[in-house]
Amino acid sequence: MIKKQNSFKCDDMRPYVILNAAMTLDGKIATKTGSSEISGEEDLKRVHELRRDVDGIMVGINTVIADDPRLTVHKIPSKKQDNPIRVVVDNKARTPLNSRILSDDAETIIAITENSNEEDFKERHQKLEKVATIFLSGKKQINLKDLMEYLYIKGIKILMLEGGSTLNFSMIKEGLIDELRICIAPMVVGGHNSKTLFDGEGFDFMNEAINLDLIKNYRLGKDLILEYKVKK
Ligand SMILES: NC(=O)C1=CN([C@@H]2O[C@H](COP(=O)(O)OP(=O)(O)OC[C@H]3O[C@@H](n4cnc5c(N)ncnc54)[C@H](O)[C@@H]3O)[C@@H](O)[C@H]2O)C=CC1
Ligand SMILES: Nc1nc(O)c(N)c(N[C@@H]2O[C@H](COP(=O)(O)O)[C@@H](O)[C@H]2O)n1
Repeated sequence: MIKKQNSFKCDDMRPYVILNAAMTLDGKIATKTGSSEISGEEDLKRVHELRRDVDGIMVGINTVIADDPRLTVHKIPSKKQDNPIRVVVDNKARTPLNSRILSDDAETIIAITENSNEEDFKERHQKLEKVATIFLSGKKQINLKDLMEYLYIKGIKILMLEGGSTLNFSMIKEGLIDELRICIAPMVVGGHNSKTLFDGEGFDFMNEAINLDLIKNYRLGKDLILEYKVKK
């Protein structure tokens, strides 16, 4: 269990954020068609143990649309109260109403922007309000720092970030990731349109890179697990 450990603390009014992902040796978290079954069985068990031990779990809207994830603890024996609060970063309220993330297995928070020019934005917002907790933020893009503060006040002290590439980059660029736990599978898929661990706009120069400290590495079944802390 990690919930009670003091090392999972940060100074700001925000959760301690752990990015967890699985990638191929060539850094892809999905193929160009969106196929993303990468982790071996042992790694999936590790992921679900982590899900059980955190307070919240967050993904970007494209991940919800591509994968229709449950984001519950379902690959190890568990109870309903083991499920973390689920959070979707969804500018334009595009979360489909039949998404598995809206099941009653746990609370779901959907962060959407205050307004949008899209015709049916208001209608989608109103429908989602009936099935999820809505957090309004930002004009065109969710303000991630405000969202982190809101989640912290809601009681989410440890947040697991589960992708995808665009949200991962925004979070690390804003200095909002504390730790990375990456599963590297012995697979190569290639493709310049395949999603990588961090996409977004990227940095221009190496001296802008986010620097990491490798704190742990081990083999897990067929996979290699690397754990890093982000250098502050
Ligand atoms: N192998 C793995 O561990 C995982 C793989 N994936 C894969 O990642 C792919 C999805 O990744 P992406 O397309 O990059 O989408 P994403 O899941 O990162 O969602 C990005 C979207 O989030 C919204 N957003 C709102 N505010 C934002 C902000 N401040 N910063 C960034 N985004 C913001 C925007 O609409 C943006 O387009 C899927 O194919 C999925 O299968 C996703 C999670 C884990
Ligand atoms: N750790 C990990 N390994 C993989 O191979 C993956 N494809 C993912 N994907 C993430 O898990 C979500 C699916 O969760 P459910 O099993 O439906 O609860 C998916 O949306 C990605 O966030 N992760």
